[in-house]
Amino acid sequence: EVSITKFPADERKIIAKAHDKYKKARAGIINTRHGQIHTPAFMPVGTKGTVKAMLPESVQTTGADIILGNTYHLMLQPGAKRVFKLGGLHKFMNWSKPLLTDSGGFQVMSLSKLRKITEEGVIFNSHIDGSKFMLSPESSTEIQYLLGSTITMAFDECTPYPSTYEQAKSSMELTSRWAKRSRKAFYSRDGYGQFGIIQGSIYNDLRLKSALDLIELDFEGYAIGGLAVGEGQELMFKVLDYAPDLLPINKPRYLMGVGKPADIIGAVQRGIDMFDCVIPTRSGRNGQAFTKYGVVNIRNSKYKEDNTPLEEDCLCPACKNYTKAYLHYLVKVKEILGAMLMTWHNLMYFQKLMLRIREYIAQGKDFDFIS
Ligand SMILES: CNc1nc2cc3c(=O)[nH]c(N)nc3c(CCO)c2[nH]1
Ligand SMILES: [Zn+2]
Repeated sequence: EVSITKFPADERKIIAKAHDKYKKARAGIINTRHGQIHTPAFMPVGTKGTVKAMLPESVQTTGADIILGNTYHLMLQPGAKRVFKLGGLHKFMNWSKPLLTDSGGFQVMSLSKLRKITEEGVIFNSHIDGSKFMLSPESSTEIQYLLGSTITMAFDECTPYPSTYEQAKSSMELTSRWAKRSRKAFYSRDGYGQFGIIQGSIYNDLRLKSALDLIELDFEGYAIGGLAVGEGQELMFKVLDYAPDLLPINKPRYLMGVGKPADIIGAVQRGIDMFDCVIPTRSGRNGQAFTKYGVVNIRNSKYKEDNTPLEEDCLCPACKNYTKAYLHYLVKVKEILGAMLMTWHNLMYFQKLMLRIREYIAQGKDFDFIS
């Protein structure tokens, strides 16, 4: 078990079973101030303090132990100080289990039009009203403290793909300097943790240097950043064939922004413990349902009189009480209930996938099933 405490995590009793193809899959438990996280874990994305179209208690029934929030969005609205004054993000959004907040750099680069990267941090104009902001290792870490995050992410620069070796090197070195400042700014408390994020793009020597720089800072966990940024699954797996092994075996490893079920399975087989991805929620709202038969595009006219559920043995409300014909209709006419039911089913599907993976690892069974 990995306990996120202010002391280095105690020896992780990894229920890792030798798996013929990969000896790296592991299942475990992360203990935090807000409860346990069973790994391998999938974190639903709750960018603006809500998992879109879901009540927090509904997210909990899908089996999620932890959800992801975003520094960037919450600092712009409603503002970190206001959330702090109102009792913190857990209270504000009525989610009492662990919360991981991303540090904001990635969202600045993907959302704000005008921005400038300096040694100090990133200066940007809010994508909402154009007002000027600065995010730095110190301000990002303070914002995450004000939000009350269980797991705080170091402030990094997500190296774009493709990048030349030189570009990736200077970007990774900036991330290392920012990681040091993030670690110094972190208010260490029992049951809370801060994760460093390694960069280095697809260059193994840069990934190694990034890992060494961050291991020195003794974070409670480590994320592999700079992936799922357009490099494709093959190149991502090529990096994952070695990058997780550069990180401490007894600490959680989090692959940011991943992914489809097949990506998750391949990454777990390479030693990854934690995931976050908008796919189940965003694609659910867009009419895509993940099922054991493959992805169902519910808007397809072949479902307009299909009186069967998405999955006959799924326990989610969409499958228990409704048919594909009804979901087809709701999504076509853009009824809010359509987004809710599709999201609920997909989140349940992803959590069931993680549960099966954890069980297979614990029994030392081959889980190379493609969901
Ligand atoms: C969807 N793909 C993706 N790749 C990511 C890569 C990064 C990264 O390198 N750093 C940080 N801080 N966040 C990242 C995030 C946002 C969280 O999902 C990513 N998301
Ligand atoms: Zn279902």
